[in-house]
Amino acid sequence: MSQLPVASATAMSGDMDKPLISRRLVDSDGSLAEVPSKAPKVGILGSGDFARSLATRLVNSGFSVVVGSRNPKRTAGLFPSAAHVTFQEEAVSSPQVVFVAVFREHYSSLCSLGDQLAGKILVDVSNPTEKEHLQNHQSNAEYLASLFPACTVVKAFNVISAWALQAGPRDGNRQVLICSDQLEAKHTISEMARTMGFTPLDMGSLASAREIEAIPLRLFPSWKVPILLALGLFVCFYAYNFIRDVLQPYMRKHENKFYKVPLSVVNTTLPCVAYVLLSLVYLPGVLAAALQLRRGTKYQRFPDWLDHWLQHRKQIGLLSFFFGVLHALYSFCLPLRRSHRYDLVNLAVKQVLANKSRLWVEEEVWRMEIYLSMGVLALGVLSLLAVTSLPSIANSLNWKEFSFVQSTLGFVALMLSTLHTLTYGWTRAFEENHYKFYLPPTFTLTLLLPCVIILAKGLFLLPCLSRRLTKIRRGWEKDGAVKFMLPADHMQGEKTSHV
Ligand SMILES: Cc1cc2nc3c(=O)[nH]c(=O)nc-3n(C[C@H](O)[C@H](O)[C@H](O)COP(=O)(O)OP(=O)(O)OC[C@H]3O[C@@H](n4cnc5c(N)ncnc54)[C@H](O)[C@@H]3O)c2cc1C
Ligand SMILES: NC(=O)C1=CN([C@@H]2O[C@H](COP(=O)(O)OP(=O)(O)OC[C@H]3O[C@@H](n4cnc5c(N)ncnc54)[C@H](OP(=O)(O)O)[C@@H]3O)[C@@H](O)[C@H]2O)C=CC1
Ligand code: HEM
Ligand SMILES: [Cu+2]
Ligand SMILES: [Fe+3]
Repeated sequence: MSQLPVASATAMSGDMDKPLISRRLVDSDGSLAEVPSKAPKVGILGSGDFARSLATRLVNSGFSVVVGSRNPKRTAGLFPSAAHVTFQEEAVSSPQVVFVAVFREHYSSLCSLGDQLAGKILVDVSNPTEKEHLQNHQSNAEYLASLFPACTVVKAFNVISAWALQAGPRDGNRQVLICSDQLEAKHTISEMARTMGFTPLDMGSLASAREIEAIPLRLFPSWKVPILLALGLFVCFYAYNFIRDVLQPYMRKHENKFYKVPLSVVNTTLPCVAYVLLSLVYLPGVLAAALQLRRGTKYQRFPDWLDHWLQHRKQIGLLSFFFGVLHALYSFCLPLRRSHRYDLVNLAVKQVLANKSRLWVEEEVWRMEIYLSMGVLALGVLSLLAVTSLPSIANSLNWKEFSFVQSTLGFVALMLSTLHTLTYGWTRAFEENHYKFYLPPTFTLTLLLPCVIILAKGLFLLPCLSRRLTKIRRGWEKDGAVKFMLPADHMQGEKTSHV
C-alpha cells in the first residue's frame, strides 16, 4: 500500500503549532487558492455536512481533495474552491485514500465503484443511530468491508463532529479513534489525522469498530446516575414541601397558599437537595474508612456499589454546587416578591392598630444574620471546589493541594452548610405548630446524614482509630486479613467496576 509522502513528512516533524491554513494556500483576499499538484490526493464520497467540513479541513492541511457526488453541478458551490467536485467514478479513480461520507443504508449504491476502488483505503466515518446500532450485529465499517472485499477499510473520525472538523481541532474533541485490520492503512490514516491537527488513538483491529461506533451514542455517561439521583431527590422534597406549605393550610384552614408553588416551595426544595447531595459526596469516604478499619486491610476490594459511589462523587458534588447556586439566587429574590411586600404592609397595619411602635426581636435578628452569613460562606467554599474541578486548574495543583481543597475544604463546606441549616431551623424542630400533618419541618430531614458524617469524622480523629487507619493506609494488615488471594478467591474478586 503506498504512503502519502508529503502528509507523512509534515506529520513526522510533529509540528502541531503550525498555522492550520498555511500561507501559501491562501489568496490575498483570504480565499483558498489552488493546491500545488504534488499534494497527496484524497477522495471523498458524498457531499453532505460531514463531507464539506472534512474537505475544508483537508484542504487547509495541505491535501488535494476530490469530492465524488451524484450531482456535482448542484453541490460544487458549497465546497472550498480548492476542492475538485466531480462525479463519483472520476473522484475515486486517482486517490489512494477515499473517505466514505455517506450513510450506511446507501453504501450498497456505491457498489458499482468496486472495480475502481480495488486496492485502495476506504475510510468509514459513519455513526449509527441508537436503533441501527442495536439492530445491526455487524458494525458499519465491517459491513462496508464486506461490500468491498478488495479494499482495506479503516474506521476513523466518527467521534469528531462536522462542527469540530470545521472549527478546527482546537475547538472540541481532539482524539480520533482509529481501527483497521491492516497495519499500514491504519498508519496512513493516523498520520493524516495528525497532519489535520488531531491526536490519533489506535484501537486495534476492525472488530473494534462496533465499540468505536457506540461512543458517540453515549450521553454524559458518568452523569446519568447522579442526575437521576438529584431529580429524584428534587421530586421527593418538592412533594413533601408542597404537602406541608400548600396542601395542609388549604385542607385545614381553607387558606389559599398556591402562590408559593413557583418560588417559595422551590426554594425550600433546592437547598435540601443541595445539602443532601453534599452529604452524599462525603458519606462514601466515611463508609470506606469504616470498612477498612473493620477489615484491618486496604487490600480488599470495596463492594461494587461503594466503588461506584466513590467514583461518582465529582458529579454529585458539582450537582450539589449547581443546586446551591440556584438556592442562593432564589433566596435573593425572596424579598422582591409582591407577596412579601403585602405581608410587610399588613404587618405594619396590624402594628399600628395594636398601637405598637417598634418591632425588633433580638434573637430573630441574630439568627438571621448568622444563618445568611453561613450560607454565603458555604457557597463561597463550594465554589472553590467547583473551580478546582476544572481540568486546567486541577492540573496546575499538586496532589496534596487538590486533596486539601476537595477533602478538607469540602468538609468545611459541609460544616458551614450544617451551621447554616441549624441556625435557620433554630428551635422550630421542637415546636408543635411547625409540624404539619405530623410532618416535621423539612430541614430536620436533611440534617440526619451530615450529622452522621461529622460524628464519624470526629470518631476517626480519636488517637486509637486514626493511628490504625493511618497504618492501614500505609499497607499494614491485621493478622488474619487475607494477604495472598487463592485463585478461587481471585475469581470471586474479579467483578471489577467499569465506570
Ligand atoms: C463542587 C464540588 C466539586 C468536586 N469536584 C471533584 C473533582 O473534580 N474531582 C474529584 O475527585 N472529586 C470532586 N468532588 C468530590 C469530593 O470533593 C472529593 O471526592 C473529595 O476528595 C472527597 O473527600 P473525602 O475526604 O470524603 O474522600 P477521600 O479523601 O477520597 O477519602 C475517602 C476515603 O477513601 C479512602 N482513602 C483515601 N485515600 C486513600 C489512600 N491513599 N489509600 C487507601 N484508602 C484511601 C479512605 O478510606 C478515606 O476515608 C467535588 C465535590 C464538590 C462538592
Ligand atoms: N454530520 C456529522 O457531524 C457527522 C457525520 N458522520 C457520518 O458521516 C456520514 C455523512 O453524514 P452527513 O454528511 O451528516 O450526511 P448528509 O446527509 O449531509 O450527506 C450524505 C451524502 O451522501 C451522499 N450520497 C451518496 N449516495 C447516496 C444515496 N444513494 N442516497 C443519498 N445520499 C447519498 C449525498 O451526496 P451526493 O448527493 O452529492 O451524492 C449526501 O450529501 C454519515 O455516515 C454520518 O454518520 C460522522 C460524524 C459526524
Ligand atoms: C449565598 C448563599 C446562600 C444564601 C443567601 C442562603 C439563604 C437561605 C435562605 C434565605 C433560607 C431560608 C429559605 C426560606 O425561607 O424558605 C435558606 C435555607 C436553607 N439553606 Fe441556604 N443559603 C445559601 C447557601 C446554602 C448552601 C450552600 C446550602 C447547602 C448546601 C444551603 C442549605 C440550606 C438549607 C438546607 C435550608 C433549609 C431549607 C428548609 O428546610 O426550609 N444554603 N438559605
Ligand atoms: Cu456508574
Ligand atoms: Fe456502571
